[in-house]
Amino acid sequence: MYYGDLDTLFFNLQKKYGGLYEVYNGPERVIWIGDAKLIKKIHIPSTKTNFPFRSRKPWVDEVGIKTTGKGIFFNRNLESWKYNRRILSQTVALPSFLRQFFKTTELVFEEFDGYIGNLLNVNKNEEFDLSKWIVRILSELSSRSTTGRPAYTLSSYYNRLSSKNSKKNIQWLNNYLTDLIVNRRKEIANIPKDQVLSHDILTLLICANTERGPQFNKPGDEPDEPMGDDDIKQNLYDVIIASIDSSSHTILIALYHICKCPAVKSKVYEEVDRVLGNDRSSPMKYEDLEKLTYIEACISESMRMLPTVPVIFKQANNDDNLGDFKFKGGQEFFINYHYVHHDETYWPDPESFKPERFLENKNIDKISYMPFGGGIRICPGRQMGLNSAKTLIALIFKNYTVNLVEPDAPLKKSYIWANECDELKVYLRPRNN
Ligand code: HEM
Repeated sequence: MYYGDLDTLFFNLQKKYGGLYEVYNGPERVIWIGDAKLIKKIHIPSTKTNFPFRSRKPWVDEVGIKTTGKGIFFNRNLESWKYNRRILSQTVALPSFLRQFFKTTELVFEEFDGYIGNLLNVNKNEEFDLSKWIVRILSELSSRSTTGRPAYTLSSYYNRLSSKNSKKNIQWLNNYLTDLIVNRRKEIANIPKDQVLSHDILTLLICANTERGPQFNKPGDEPDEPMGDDDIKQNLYDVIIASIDSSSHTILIALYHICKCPAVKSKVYEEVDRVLGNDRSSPMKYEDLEKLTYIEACISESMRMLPTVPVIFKQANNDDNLGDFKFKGGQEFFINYHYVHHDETYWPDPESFKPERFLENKNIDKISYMPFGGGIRICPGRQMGLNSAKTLIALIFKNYTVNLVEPDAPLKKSYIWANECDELKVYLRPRNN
């Protein structure tokens, strides 16, 4: 029995046994891969790939929500997955959506800033556990950008999804989303046609390819069909579960890496003051995001050092081979991104945190860096994830001096399906008052 951090175990086993080895999980044989060149074959960006699916059986089916043939994340019907993926990917890449998402991120930060200010005034204690705050900020952001509603109901239920009572909570979420879609369709029908609608994901998905919304085409320029309620519900569900933990722990792990290294932290302050100005009351602009190149490099390097999603399952459809290694259709593979991110062939001095790598080399080899996965199932929300991380990290350093309470301690983290930061205690002191 192993009681330590699983990601560390996976990493050490791959180091011991090399780029390709097998593990028996009871009678089930799983092949582990940490060799970037072999992973390249699994990640070919075409639906002709022999590895179109992640896991064999989506666990949500076990609690009564039929996901096969619906949405994206758990969908095992390739045609229906392609349709849903096309619409969702284009929706979350719309400039109007990304602008509204940025504004919402700023608003949620302001709310956080207000609470911290009150707490500092009342109890003068500057110590905060950011791990608790950032997950709540991302729950709020995900709820508002996905459904257009604040999270005071949704996020509290979401947070309970990981508890022992998950079956009941998933059913609650299912009913909540069903009602929300029906009501939003009615609201949209009552809004005059010349009035601009909100750019949240629910409204955009309902309106996509109707006279009220964005027009998305299939490859070959044929228009896509508008989306039905079951697919919309599963897409909302996918975005909620795929975005909150991955984004919040990416931000927390990056904050830890930045604060741990004084030289990096001073460059972050320098960039924030240069790009955003050091007047606390001046708002950040959407256009500032692309100027925050050093913060982006810090996030990229942090995801290299410790990817939030360090390993992922893939399954082969048919008999095939990887190099000399032959296998049968149905074979499960575990891809170890974390291990590839520390391969010295691609990353000299891999254990050092050096954001400059991403500034000096703009053409990072895709096969050596996969924080968002790869191939046809690569994360469709990567721009959203990066934007929220950049915005929140910039606003935190613009408004506060941030110091780790235990600067010499390792990151307190555990692995469930992703690397999660369990605690990040910092001293926060307002800057530029
Ligand atoms: C920094 C934050 C994020 C990280 C690190 C991340 C990482 C990942 C990874 C590693 C995968 C699996 C890819 C594969 O199987 O090869 C994935 C899939 C996915 N992500 Fe993200 N993600 C992030 C944010 C988001 C956001 C904001 C959304 C919202 C749209 C999102 C939606 C999804 C969906 C729907 C999938 C399933 C794609 C499919 O199966 O076709 N993710 N993500």
